[in-house]
Amino acid sequence: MTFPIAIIGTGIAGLSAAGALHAAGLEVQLFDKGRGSGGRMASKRTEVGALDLGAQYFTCRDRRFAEAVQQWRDRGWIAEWQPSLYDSANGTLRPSQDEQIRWIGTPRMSALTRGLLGDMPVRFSCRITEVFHGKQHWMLQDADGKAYGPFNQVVVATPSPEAAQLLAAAPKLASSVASVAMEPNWAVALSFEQPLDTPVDGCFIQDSPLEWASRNHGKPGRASQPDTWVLQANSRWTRQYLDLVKDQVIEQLYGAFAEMIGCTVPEPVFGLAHRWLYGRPVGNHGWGALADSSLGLYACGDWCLSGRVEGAWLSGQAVARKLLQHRAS
Ligand SMILES: Cc1cc2nc3c(=O)[nH]c(=O)nc-3n(C[C@H](O)[C@H](O)[C@H](O)COP(=O)(O)OP(=O)(O)OC[C@H]3O[C@@H](n4cnc5c(N)ncnc54)[C@H](O)[C@@H]3O)c2cc1C
Ligand SMILES: NC(=O)C1=CN([C@@H]2O[C@H](COP(=O)(O)OP(=O)(O)OC[C@H]3O[C@@H](n4cnc5c(N)ncnc54)[C@H](O)[C@@H]3O)[C@@H](O)[C@H]2O)CC=C1
Repeated sequence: MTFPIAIIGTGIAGLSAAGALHAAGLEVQLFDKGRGSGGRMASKRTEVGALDLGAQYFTCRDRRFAEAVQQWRDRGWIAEWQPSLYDSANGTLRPSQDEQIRWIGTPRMSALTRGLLGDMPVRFSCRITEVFHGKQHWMLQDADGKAYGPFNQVVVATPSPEAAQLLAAAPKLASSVASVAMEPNWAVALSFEQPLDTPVDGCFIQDSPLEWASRNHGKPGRASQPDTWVLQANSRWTRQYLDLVKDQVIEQLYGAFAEMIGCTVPEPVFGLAHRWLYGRPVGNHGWGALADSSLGLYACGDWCLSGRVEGAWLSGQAVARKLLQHRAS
């Protein structure tokens, strides 16, 4: 008997795996605890428009990823972002243009994952808490105690700490996954009634609680009013203020931004804070993907490779290859 393959996580890694398996003629069933796809590439709908609070853009170094990126561009899911880039160090703000090509989802980051999802079957708002072996096949259980299955194989495409828990049925695999720690990041969005008087679209920041700031309306397809900025705190500052209440996070990062940006910054008319508990993997691993193929349990995600969108997509491809090879053997 063949049953579908369960894929937990509809971030770019899970969708990359799902797309490759689906293209190979296999049936997949996706699950995500979020209300939509994207994970750390998701966009939050707010009263000032959809805001990209996670991944800001992505770059492309791998040839296979470059081919996928061209297809996504041709389908209108992504566009090149050509920001006026700056960098700020020791309180000095300087232009920092370069030749790098940077891509973003359009009109919001999650347009890409929504396009990749297509009409594959998915269950959102479904937090999987357990992957367990039924009579002969894998079953999933969600936070409400509801069971799903049977499945022939399970691909876990979540950040490593969450994946380690879900993979408890394969202790060796779970312990490799658990060895990758992930760092948190606070992200804040601020809107100003009048556009700030600065040429900056995006800024890499050092010597500050912030590591990045970007202007939403400089990005293709985004609404231009009001002038909204996304600020991201570095992991060190975030660890220190992990449990700070959101209003205070907004206030402190607003202060750091006003100090850095070099123009008058009035009080924001809108502010929002989001904490990414598992923002960025510590270190780069060259794993591609991890598996206990004999058990039928697989894991992928940015933490298997580079901690970037490209790494997550490549990891999804790698997990699909592993699974297909095992089925063929
Ligand atoms: C603030 C920030 C800024 C970033 N900026 C950039 C950038 O500019 N460029 C770049 O290349 N990368 C950037 N990154 C990294 C990039 O976002 C990630 O590498 C990439 O999106 C990871 O994709 P993924 O599919 O591996 O994981 P995720 O996107 O985290 O997807 C995992 C999915 O699993 C779901 N999930 C987790 N647990 C469960 C469960 N128990 N049950 C059901 N579903 C579950 C989650 O809801 C999520 O949708 C940034 C990350 C952050 C946090
Ligand atoms: N959790 C998080 O916050 C994460 C953030 N990530 C960021 O995602 C971005 C994507 O990384 P890549 O694809 O490698 O992109 P990239 O090549 O644009 O940037 C890589 C890094 O190089 C530096 N840099 C690049 N261009 C400039 C410039 N013009 N002036 C000054 N410094 C520059 C900067 O430190 C940046 O973080 C980077 O900004 C990462 O810091 C990646 C993963 C996780």
